[in-house]
Amino acid sequence: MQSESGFLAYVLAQLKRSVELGGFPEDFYAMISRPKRILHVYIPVKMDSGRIEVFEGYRVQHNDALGPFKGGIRFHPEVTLADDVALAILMTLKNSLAGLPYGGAKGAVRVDPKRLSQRELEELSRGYARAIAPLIGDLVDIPAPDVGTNSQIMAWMVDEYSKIAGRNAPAVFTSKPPELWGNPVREYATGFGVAVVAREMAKRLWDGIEGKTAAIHGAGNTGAWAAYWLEKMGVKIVAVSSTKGTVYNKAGIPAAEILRYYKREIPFEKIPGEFIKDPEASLNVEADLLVPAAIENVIRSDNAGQVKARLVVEGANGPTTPEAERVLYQRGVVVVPDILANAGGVIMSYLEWVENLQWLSWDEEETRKRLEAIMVNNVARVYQRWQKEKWTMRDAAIVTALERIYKAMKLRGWI
Ligand SMILES: NC(=O)C1=CN([C@@H]2O[C@H](COP(=O)(O)OP(=O)(O)OC[C@H]3O[C@@H](n4cnc5c(N)ncnc54)[C@H](OP(=O)(O)O)[C@@H]3O)[C@@H](O)[C@H]2O)C=CC1
Ligand SMILES: O=C(O)CCC(=O)C(=O)O
Repeated sequence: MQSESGFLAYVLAQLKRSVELGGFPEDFYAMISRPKRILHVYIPVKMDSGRIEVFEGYRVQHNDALGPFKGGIRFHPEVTLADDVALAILMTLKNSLAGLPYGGAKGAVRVDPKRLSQRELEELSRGYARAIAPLIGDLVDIPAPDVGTNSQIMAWMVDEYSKIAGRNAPAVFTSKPPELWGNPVREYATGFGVAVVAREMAKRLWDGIEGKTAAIHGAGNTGAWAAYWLEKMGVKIVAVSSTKGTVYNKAGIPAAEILRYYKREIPFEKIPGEFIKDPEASLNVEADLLVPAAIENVIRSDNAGQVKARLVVEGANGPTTPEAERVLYQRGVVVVPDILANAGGVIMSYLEWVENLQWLSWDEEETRKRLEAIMVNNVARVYQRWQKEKWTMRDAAIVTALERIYKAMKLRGWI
C-alpha cells in the first residue's frame, strides 16, 4: 500500500483511539486497520482525439465479517489508493453502525470526469466495471456512486456486468435509475438522511430545527438534496459552496436554485446571493448548522476556530480532521460524524438491493418512511451512548460500530 495520506492517517488514528476506548484487544486493531483485499486496475480508454489514455483505479475490499462488501465508486482527479483505503474503512464502520448486513469497500478512479465527453465517460465506466467484475457480485461486493459518479454511470456498469454474467444482474450495483431497477428515493437519500439527522439532533439540543439557519459546503448530490430537505423542515440556507466559490445570502438561498446548479441548469454564480471566490467561505459564516458535503479534510486546525455553527452534520466522508475536532469539542460545537450523518445513501442502497434480490419494488413514500425510521433509530442509539460516555459523538458511533464487527469476527473465529 502506498504511504498514508493525511486522510488515511486521520482515519487510522481515530480507529486506534476507538479500539482503545472500547477496550478491544490490540489484535483487533491490527486486523481492522488493514483491508482484506485491494484490486488495482488500469483502464485504457480511446479518447475522442483518437489517442488512448490509461486511467488508474482501485477497488478496496476492507472487511466482510458482517456480509458482502458494500460502498461507492469515486471518480476524482486527486484520489489516491490511501484515500480509497480510508473510505473503505469508513464504509465498514458505517454499514455496521446502521445495522446493515454488509461489510465495507470503496472504489476509485483517478480522473476528472468533467474533462470527459459522455462517450469517453461511458467507456471508462464500462471499462472499470469489466476490470472489477471478477471480484464483485450481488452477494460478494455491491458498488454504488460516490463523488463524481451518478445513476447513469451505475446504469452503464450494471449493463456491462450483466453482459459478462450472461443474465440481468440488477442487485450488483445500487443507486441505478428508477427505470432500471432503481428506487427514486436513492437520488436524494444521502441529503435526506443528513436533514433527518440534523432535525433529530436539533430536537435534542435546541427547541427543534424550524427557523434555524444552515451553511452547506458542497452543492452536489449530498449538499443540494440536504438543502432541499432542510428547507422543507423550515431551515434557511444562508451559504453554499462548490469548487467555484461560495454564494452567501443572509435572506436565504432557495434550495431549488442549488438543485438547478447541481443539475447543471444554471452556472454556480447564478445562484442568488453574493458570490465569494473562496470555496471554503461557507465553513465560517454565521449559521446554526454547518453541513460539510464536499470532500475530506476541509475543517482543519487552521479554520476550526472560526466555525460559527453550534452543530456540524457531516454529509461528506472525513471532512473534519482530528485536530479540528478537538478544537470544536473544546468550543462546545457538536459534530455528528459521517458514519452516522451520511448513512442515508447506503441504507437506501440496501433497500434497493433487497428489492432487486426479490424482483419487487416499493413505492417512493413507503421506501422513504423505511429509510427515515432506520436513520431516526440510529441517531437515538448513538446519542444515548454519547450522553452516557461523554466522548465525542464520533467516538460513540465508532465504538458502537466496532462492537458489532468484533462480535461477528469473534463468532467466525477470525480473532
Ligand atoms: N452520493 C452519495 O450517496 C454519498 C456521498 N457521500 C459523501 O458526500 C460527499 C459529497 O459526495 P457527492 O455529493 O456524492 O459528490 P458530488 O460529486 O455529487 O458533489 C460534490 C460537490 O462538492 C463540491 N466540491 C468538491 N471539492 C470541493 C472543494 N474543494 N471545495 C468546495 N466544494 C467542493 C463539488 O463542486 P463542483 O460542483 O464545483 O464540482 C460538488 O458541488 C463525499 O464526501 C462523499 O463521499 C457520503 C455518503 C453517500
Ligand atoms: O450506497 C452505497 O452503497 C455507497 C455509499 C457510499 O459510498 C458512502 O456512504 O460513502
